Amino acid sequence: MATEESNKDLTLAEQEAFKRNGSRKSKRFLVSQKVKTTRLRRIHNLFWNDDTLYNSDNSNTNSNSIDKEEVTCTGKRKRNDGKQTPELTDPESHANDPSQIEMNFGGRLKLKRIHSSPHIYTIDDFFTDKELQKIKEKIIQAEKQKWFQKSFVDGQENTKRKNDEQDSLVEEGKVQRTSSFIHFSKLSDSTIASIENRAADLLSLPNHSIEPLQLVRYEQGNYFHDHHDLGVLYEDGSVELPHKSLLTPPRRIITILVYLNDLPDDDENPCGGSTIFPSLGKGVDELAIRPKENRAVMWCNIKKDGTPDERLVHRGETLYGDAVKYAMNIWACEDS
Ligand SMILES: O=C(O)CCC(=O)C(=O)O
Ligand SMILES: [Fe+2]
Repeated sequence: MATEESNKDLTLAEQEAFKRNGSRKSKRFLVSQKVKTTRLRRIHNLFWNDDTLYNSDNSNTNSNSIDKEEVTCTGKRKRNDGKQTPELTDPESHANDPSQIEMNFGGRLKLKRIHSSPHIYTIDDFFTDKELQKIKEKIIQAEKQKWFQKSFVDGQENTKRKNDEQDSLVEEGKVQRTSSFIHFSKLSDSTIASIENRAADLLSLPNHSIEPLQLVRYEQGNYFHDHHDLGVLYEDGSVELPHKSLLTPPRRIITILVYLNDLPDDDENPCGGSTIFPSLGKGVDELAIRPKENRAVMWCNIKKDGTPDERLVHRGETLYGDAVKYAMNIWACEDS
């Protein structure tokens, strides 16, 4: 909707044109909708600075091209809880093999780049042993209390259907997602707070950028079809950037997906359950990440210009057999 506020810096002639066809409005609106990226310094450093998409001369993905703290954050920054944000230290150089770029964070976390352009990282041992233990206790409790909710999303978030109608859609594979989930309220206890803070620190963002943590659960036959964590994915492969408004959920810039259990990895008897990026490779070569307990996978959903990075479409592959897959979604969002 046009508002007095949004019109006030237009000339009279522009205001007339605006009233006639609104075209100026939609253009301005679209431009202002992009996620502002200039202040996301750590994210620049981790995901964009040496992505060949933005700099074709920079085909050498040697870790030397990753700038360090003078670009990402100058020394230790104060967080809003008074503690200091740990630094990202020098990447280790492994000649020209981009898959071998590693960085340390806060002395404990080791980021390993497993795909370049777009950059995707894995981080083993993302949770401390104590946190992992606490999360597992929460899972046991959630299972006992039947807290996991089915997440029936068929292109329109939270569309609820009658059970029999739903079942036939599931059979036809028309339901976007059949996994279930629960959320943990922000800062609800010390475990949740420390996980939120670790993710925020890693990205050099404030705690309030982290969405309430989401635990996902897949049982036999469950899947999450191709989707994008930021916006709606269209058939032509484009992704719509959602509008920024106080009435819509904050837009997800970064995904950190942490697997909470191992899944059997048997070629003879595959049980599925991998996270698959269909745009990153073709057919059997699609980039597939196998769940491993306490391994995080991290990627960025926006490009440097603040629009969705369509290369990061992904899916949770159908799970077969008796295994149950648990994972935690940690999403860092744009400031509202
Ligand atoms: O389960 C997976 O591997 C992917 C989950 C996912 O993409 C999501 O929850 O948004
Ligand atoms: Fe996702």
